Amino acid sequence: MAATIYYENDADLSHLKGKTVAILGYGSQGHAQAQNLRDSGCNVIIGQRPGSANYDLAVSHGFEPMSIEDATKAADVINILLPDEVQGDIYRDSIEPNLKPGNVLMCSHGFNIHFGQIQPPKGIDTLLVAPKGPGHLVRSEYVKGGGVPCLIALGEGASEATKQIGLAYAKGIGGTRGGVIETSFAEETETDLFGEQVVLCGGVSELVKAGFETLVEAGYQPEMAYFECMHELKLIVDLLYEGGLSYMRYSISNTAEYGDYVSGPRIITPETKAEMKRVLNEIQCGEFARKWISENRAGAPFFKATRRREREHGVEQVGRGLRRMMTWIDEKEV
Ligand SMILES: NC(=O)C1=CN([C@@H]2O[C@H](COP(=O)(O)OP(=O)(O)OC[C@H]3O[C@@H](n4cnc5c(N)ncnc54)[C@H](OP(=O)(O)O)[C@@H]3O)[C@@H](O)[C@H]2O)C=CC1
Ligand SMILES: CC(=O)[C@](C)(O)C(=O)O
Ligand SMILES: [Mg+2]
Ligand SMILES: [Mg+2]
Repeated sequence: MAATIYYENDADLSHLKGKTVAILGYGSQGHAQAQNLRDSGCNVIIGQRPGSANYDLAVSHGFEPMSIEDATKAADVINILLPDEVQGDIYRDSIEPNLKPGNVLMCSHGFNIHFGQIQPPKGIDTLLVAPKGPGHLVRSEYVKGGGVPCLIALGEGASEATKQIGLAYAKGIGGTRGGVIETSFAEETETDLFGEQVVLCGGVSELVKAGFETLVEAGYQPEMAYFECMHELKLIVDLLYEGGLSYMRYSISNTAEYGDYVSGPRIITPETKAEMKRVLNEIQCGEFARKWISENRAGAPFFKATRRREREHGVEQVGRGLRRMMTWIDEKEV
């Protein structure tokens, strides 16, 4: 069955007129969604703890950040844009006690509601509006007049009015410019976790690292390996973004296209796809969620150690120097 997709004319910003939207967490998604909503004429307040760069950023963008508690109290629509791993505790401590009947509780990833870390009380509708892209692109595409496509889902028992608020919200952040697919909390959560682990982040990172290591271990210059396996990837992905596999293959040489066909299936093999299915199963049965929640309860030792180790990978070390020479790239050293 074809997806139900909403566009600009299917959404009406007036459903947010007179309502206060609280963005809890001025991070990657929060800073983007808050500014886009405000530019779309919505009344936006920010819940952001003080003493951090994100707090200062919100102030520099003309917001007056307040506590999570106060923002929740003052709002009609509350979007929890905190890291997934802390949402459950903060919801129980600071958000739930300050919700009022008729509030709409939102999120941009269904993880905590789908896996039961957040269980809203009766009288509170839940709503998911999930951008299918990084927060910084949600802002930059909006400013350019474009928009990052979104997903929309209603929690159990949520009303048609809440759906209209969700479509207005999606329009306010630029989502209806690219299309807003109607889905469920389960489908958004499971496909987002799968996509980021197997393709977008986990899969791509391991592919780049393995390609880089293979060339360097064979004696090629690391700088060449960086250009070939990391830098040029954006150029190829841009072609995919504009015209799919066909346009990318149209644009590259016939030699590269032939190599694509004969060597690609040797890298991503039937065993790779079998492993993808095992990863999906671990997401669906909640095993991944349980591991992520317990990792954080233990202070995230594996996560922090891996982040440190990965930052020192050869592709990162050589890349920093090469990107510094490309002054047109607004380099992000984190
Ligand atoms: N990143 C992305 O592109 C996407 C994210 N999402 C979803 O959006 C939601 C937000 O993710 P994202 O924007 O990446 O989050 P970020 O990590 O970028 O930002 C989190 C914000 O929460 C604040 N915060 C972190 N820990 C605490 C805490 N213990 N108490 C109070 N405030 C805290 C941070 O403030 P401080 O600066 O003080 O640490 C920061 O402002 C998640 O559900 C995520 O899955 C969905 C689609 C894409
Ligand atoms: C950017 C995005 O869509 C991700 C990868 O799902 C995320 O940041 O969680
Ligand atoms: Mg995602
Ligand atoms: Mg995600």
